Amino acid sequence: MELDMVFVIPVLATGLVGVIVYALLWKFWIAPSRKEAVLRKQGIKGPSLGPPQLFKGGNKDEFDGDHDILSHVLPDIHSFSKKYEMPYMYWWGNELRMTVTDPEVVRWVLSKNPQSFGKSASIQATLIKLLGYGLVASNGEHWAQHRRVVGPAFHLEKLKNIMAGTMVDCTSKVLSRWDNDGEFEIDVEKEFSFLAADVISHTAFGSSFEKGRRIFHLLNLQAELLTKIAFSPMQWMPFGRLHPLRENLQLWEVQKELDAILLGLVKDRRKSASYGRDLLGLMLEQSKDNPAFKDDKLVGECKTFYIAGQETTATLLTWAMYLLSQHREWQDRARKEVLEVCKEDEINAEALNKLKLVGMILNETLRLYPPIPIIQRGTFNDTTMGDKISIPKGIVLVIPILAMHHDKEQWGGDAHEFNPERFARGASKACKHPNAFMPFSFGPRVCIGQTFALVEAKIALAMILRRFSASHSPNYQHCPVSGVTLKPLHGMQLTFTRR
Ligand code: HEM
Repeated sequence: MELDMVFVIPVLATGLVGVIVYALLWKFWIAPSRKEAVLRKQGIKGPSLGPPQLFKGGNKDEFDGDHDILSHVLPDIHSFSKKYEMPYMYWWGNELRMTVTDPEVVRWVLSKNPQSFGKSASIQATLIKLLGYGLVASNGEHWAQHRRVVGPAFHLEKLKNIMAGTMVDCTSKVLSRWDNDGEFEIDVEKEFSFLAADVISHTAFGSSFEKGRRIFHLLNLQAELLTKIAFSPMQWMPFGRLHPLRENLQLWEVQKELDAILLGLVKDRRKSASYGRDLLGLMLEQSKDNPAFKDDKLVGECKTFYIAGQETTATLLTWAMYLLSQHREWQDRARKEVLEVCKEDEINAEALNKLKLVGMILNETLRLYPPIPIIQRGTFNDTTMGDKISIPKGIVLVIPILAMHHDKEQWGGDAHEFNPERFARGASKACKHPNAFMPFSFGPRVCIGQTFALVEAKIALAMILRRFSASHSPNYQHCPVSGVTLKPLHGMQLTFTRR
């Protein structure tokens, strides 16, 4: 018996090691290489996974940058699209990615075949940490349920009738701080960041907006701590995220306070006679007959409004003012329109509809400087686009909105120039393919806050143009960079004069 064990244990141990080696090989080499082979057989070119790539972490380090906006903001897309024809593939660590910019392919992914695509596991992991498993992070039926509850709060008429007044008040407050004589300089990026946070605090939480401001502060802290933790070596240790590191302890404190404030707001509102006409009230109304939509889900969606809506809208306004300060003729034309349409500073739903030039300027800003320059979709099953491309399950599709918006094929020779005139006949007629302009994405997962952002931006621009002229400041350094949104690295200093 003892003799048997002497033989059996080494045999079992060798077998076990063999199984582990094979499982690792399968996960990191055989299965990924098979996916690569499917694309390569169809003539899609790109670097191979090969052992050196595998150990280097894919093609991450090969990205270079020059100084035009695409090469600067999305250096990977820029350098790879020079080397390989679209669509091309590359490795991100062990994840095989394919970049697509053909609007027809993008339409197929986002709106014709959306059930095969959704938020990939790697993106989901980050989104869940920030926002919980809500509208932005989820897929399938879970996502559909959240969309049904949150969507109606953003209907156009509600926004224009209920929220436009609040947006005007918030903008007045910011502009009263600009009331200087002569020429003065302002970093508009900071001002618009404050404005967008104030607008969301008021429109999401109505009378509780002071608490809304605290929520905003805590969400910023949460994002900072999560970034620090992501770069800490502890991240790679077993159970590293549970370790009582200083940052982890701070994060738990912040999250505890955040959830307590939000949960308190939701519970108080449930008890009150009327839910109220702010976003929280409209969501409570919409979810009252839906027992699955508990308080913690509403808490998650309240966070979503801040994170998805604040920086994006602030960024749109920042780049719009930058472009108007560079193109004074457009600034003058837009001001003339505002003065004709909004007599005595009165901005209401009817006036907003008439601000056509301001709308064209905002569209051209969203084209040249899309606040979200890139989106991604994970592939949930093996799928084939027409008879063109077979896409194996597990591949991540990268859709660089910025590259599509600067594509000369779609926009003509002046693709890199500011020309709002191209939007005179509407966004779908501004370029060759109606879907090549997609700052808010499209299809079932189109941005829920699109109208909210445009109403807010129109109101702010109209009020600024009525009161001030903006011009270039020598202190501004043009350096757009892509973080969560496409932002100016050193702020946006502009020179203003009161009119
Ligand atoms: C100029 C401003 C904005 C831009 C350019 C923008 C852009 C986008 C884009 C490109 C997406 C699609 C993301 C993806 O599919 O991966 C998106 C989704 C979303 N946006 Fe916005 N957004 C803006 C403002 C807002 C505002 C103000 C809110 C809310 C207050 C908001 C809430 C959302 C939500 C909840 C989603 C997820 C929708 C879903 O998955 O069903 N956004 N946005």
